[in-house]
Amino acid sequence: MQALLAMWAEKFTVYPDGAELPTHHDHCLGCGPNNPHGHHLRALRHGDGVQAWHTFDNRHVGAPGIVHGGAVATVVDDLYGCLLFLEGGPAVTRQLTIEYLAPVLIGAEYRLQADVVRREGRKLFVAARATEPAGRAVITSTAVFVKVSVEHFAQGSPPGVPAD
Ligand SMILES: CCCCCCCCCCCCCCCC(=O)SCCNC(=O)CCNC(=O)[C@H](O)C(C)(C)COP(=O)(O)OP(=O)(O)OC[C@H]1O[C@@H](n2cnc3c(N)ncnc32)[C@H](O)[C@@H]1OP(=O)(O)O
Repeated sequence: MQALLAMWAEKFTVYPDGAELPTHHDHCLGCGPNNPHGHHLRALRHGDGVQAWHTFDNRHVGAPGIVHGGAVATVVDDLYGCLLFLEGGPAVTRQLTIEYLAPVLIGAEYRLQADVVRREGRKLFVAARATEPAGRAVITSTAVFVKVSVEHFAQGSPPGVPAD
């Protein structure tokens, strides 16, 4: 576990504009490439924020043809988690709000953008949106993240890795 935490800490480095950001870890529900249930989100630095193009598939269906609201929230939360790579250290979601303005459709590509709105002590106030290619916003979001030490993550133990 300590080795995994150290590997994660190395991901907090400098990323030029346009660079692809790393995944949180291989099995992350949002971005992990080895999670068969996951969204496999890939985020890029975009100015001081992050952006991603994302298409939901039938694993994340709610009403027929429409993405489950919880799946949308997962992707937005994870995108905020990618923003943390530009902040230089870890933080966790304390509050997440989503405004579902229009159905998010299975098989349609959306552009997602997330930015830091302000920093206040340990708190990061962030905002995000997902838009259709034509530019209409289908969701908007705000969240409060609280900075934590890397040791925060030692409360959990990845599958097959004993806590130490
Ligand atoms: C595998 C191994 C390798 C490691 C690999 C790691 C992988 C890493 C993966 C990351 C993936 C990312 C994916 C997305 C991000 C998640 O999904 S994170 C997971 C979901 N979130 C959590 O589990 C967080 C659970 N909550 C907690 O642990 C604790 O509540 C927290 C957040 C650490 C805060 O604890 P605390 O410090 O005791 O809390 P508290 O003092 O009450 O509040 C902190 C501050 O927030 C303020 N606050 C609280 N609520 C609010 C609010 N709603 N609005 C405004 N301010 C508020 C408080 O007033 C306080 O302010 P200050 O007094 O500091 O000014």
